[in-house]
Amino acid sequence: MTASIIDGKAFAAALRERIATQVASFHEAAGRAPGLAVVLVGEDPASAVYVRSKHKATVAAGMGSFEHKLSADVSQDELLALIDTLNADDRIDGILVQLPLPDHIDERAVTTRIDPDKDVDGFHPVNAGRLATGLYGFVPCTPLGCLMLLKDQLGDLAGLDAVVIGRSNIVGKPMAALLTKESCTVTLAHSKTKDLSSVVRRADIVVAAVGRAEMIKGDWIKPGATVIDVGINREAAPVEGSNGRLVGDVDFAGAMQVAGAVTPVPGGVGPMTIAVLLRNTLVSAHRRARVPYDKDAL
Ligand SMILES: Nc1nc2c(c(=O)[nH]1)N[C@@H](CN(C=O)c1ccc(C(=O)N[C@@H](CCC(=O)O)C(=O)O)cc1)CN2
Ligand SMILES: [Mg+2]
Repeated sequence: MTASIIDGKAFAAALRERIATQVASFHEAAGRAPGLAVVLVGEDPASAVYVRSKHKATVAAGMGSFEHKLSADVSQDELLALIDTLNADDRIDGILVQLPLPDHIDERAVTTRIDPDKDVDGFHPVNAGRLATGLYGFVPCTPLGCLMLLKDQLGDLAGLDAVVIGRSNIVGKPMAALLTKESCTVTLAHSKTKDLSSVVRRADIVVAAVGRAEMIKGDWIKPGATVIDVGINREAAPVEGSNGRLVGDVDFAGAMQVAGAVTPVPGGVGPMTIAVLLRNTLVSAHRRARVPYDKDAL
């Protein structure tokens, strides 16, 4: 048996096109474009690439992009002051601070400073609480992207057995909350979980978000299961100066022998993160300007 490959890159491109159409309608109705502010602290090369991709995607969708690049030694107070300014700026519907931050900055202090109603990353505890209690709020982009791929693949998820491996605030916990909301039977597994292979083996849906290259083996997977691989791990470069191969948290070749469908790395979950960020920003703009929107298109 060979699994089908879930093409997250194509799905994300189609979502970005629908968003661009709706951005144009919003612009006409509200007399302004939705605005996204992205703050980058320091020179982490991967973060710089992601921020550049966000800028390009934002502009391509017809939205305003407000980039703020701060040096690695900026003080926490200066960063918080910038967030205060962005919170008060009416042109801006979404604010995100690219993670990770340098060690001298407290990530929690930064994410809690963002106005929850502009928190398009969905990292503010108010939005985490809204998700946990079934209220309307922003959902973190990566898990929401995973859910979109799952629904596209499987339709109704009710009653399915799902395991999420990894309990981060950014992916694992919100993913478990989203799947619970879809009436899945959810197990949130982590580094202390006993007999992880048996836990994975009974799942119809496997979401791997542990950050350990190829940790989830093909023979752990239930035949026909849908496997969503959130991991982006770069292997050591074969030659100095070159780039190592990107691999997920799942042994892709092994999973392809057993699963029903698998997301690849790259080209699976990753591209969904930025498409969903645009979606959240557009939704925020509609809510802030009190312009109704077509939920089904997003
Ligand atoms: N404030 C935030 N910080 C970070 C987030 C986030 O959602 N908000 N997520 C990640 C980084 N990230 C976006 O910020 C991101 C990661 C990966 C991709 C992506 O498209 N990956 C490609 C492969 C890219 C490569 O070659 O390295 C893929 O998987 O196909 C997009 C966005 C951490 N920080
Ligand atoms: Mg830190």
